[in-house]
Amino acid sequence: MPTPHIYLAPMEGVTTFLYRRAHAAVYGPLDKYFTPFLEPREKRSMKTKERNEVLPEHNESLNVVPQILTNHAAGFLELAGTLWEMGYREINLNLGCPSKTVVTRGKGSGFLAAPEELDRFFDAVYKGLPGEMKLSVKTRIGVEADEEFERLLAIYNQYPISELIIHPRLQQDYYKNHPRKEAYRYALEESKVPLCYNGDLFTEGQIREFEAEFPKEDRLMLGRGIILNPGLPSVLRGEADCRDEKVQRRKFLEFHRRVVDGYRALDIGDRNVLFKVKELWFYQIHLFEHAEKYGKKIKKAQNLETYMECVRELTACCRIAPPGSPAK
Ligand SMILES: Cc1cc2nc3c(=O)[nH]c(=O)nc-3n(C[C@H](O)[C@H](O)[C@H](O)COP(=O)(O)O)c2cc1C
Repeated sequence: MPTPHIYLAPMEGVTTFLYRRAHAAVYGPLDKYFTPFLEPREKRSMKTKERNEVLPEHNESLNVVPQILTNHAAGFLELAGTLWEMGYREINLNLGCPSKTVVTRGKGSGFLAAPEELDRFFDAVYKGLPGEMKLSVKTRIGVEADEEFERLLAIYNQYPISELIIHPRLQQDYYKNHPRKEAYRYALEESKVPLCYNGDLFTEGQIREFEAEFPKEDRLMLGRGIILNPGLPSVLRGEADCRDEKVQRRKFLEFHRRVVDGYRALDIGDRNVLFKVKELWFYQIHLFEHAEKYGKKIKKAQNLETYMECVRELTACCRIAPPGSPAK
């Protein structure tokens, strides 16, 4: 099976520039990295957190695609212009975010409820996009019914969208239920835009099954699967040491150290660093066998020293689960 192109999904608060850099340094670069969403603001300037995501010196030698969340063409174009000047040649539109606060403002997957407005949005955006800027789209298949997707895909098909990343869930699914593979199959038949699949591929086994079901598919966006097991791309690429438990444990520790050091260097205070790195364990804990009690200790750690001690204990006592083992 040829190796698919692997993209890291945008995950607000998780796949930050520090995470992306640490991952690339230890596990090798992925084909593309999407930033967590940036929102255009009336006062123009980006929040520090957003600026950090796109500063060229924070993303050196990585193929990074900034993602934008909005339903206003003017704001989108203004931010696109800033990103163009920073050197970006692809941006991504978020039509997938299911969170209530975003959806009620008609953004993310909330924008899918207004197909006519969406059509007008693309029309205005393509009239004003700078130079050769590529625009890719990350979308859900609708708000409340599978049938909505036909109309949405017809809209996407009218524009020179560079890539359509489909997370085949409805907004109302949030992350529940299963991805609606039939909708993806429909897109494979009907889309004029090159496709990329995203959703619920957590293990090597699940990815191989997906590849058998969709043999022509060669682009995958992975989110929680990589956070859960940062070595997953190495397994998919068939790298020599990807099944060597000791090597993988060493790599994980190196990766983890880089993430912690990265956050510490931001000068945001130890409590904030602790909060950021603890969040990752919601997923990462499943990489290790019989790690529940160590996971609880990590969660309880009140300062960075105790936290680091708990992580050392966990990695000394628990083996990394073999690749392909079922995600919990
Ligand atoms: C904590 C979290 C934050 C996310 N933030 C974003 C985001 O900023 N932009 C976006 O398009 N999707 C976001 N997503 C959705 C992911 O990019 C991805 O579509 C979703 O996790 C499904 O892929 P997976 O099953 O491979 O994780 C987020 C998901 C999670 C769990």
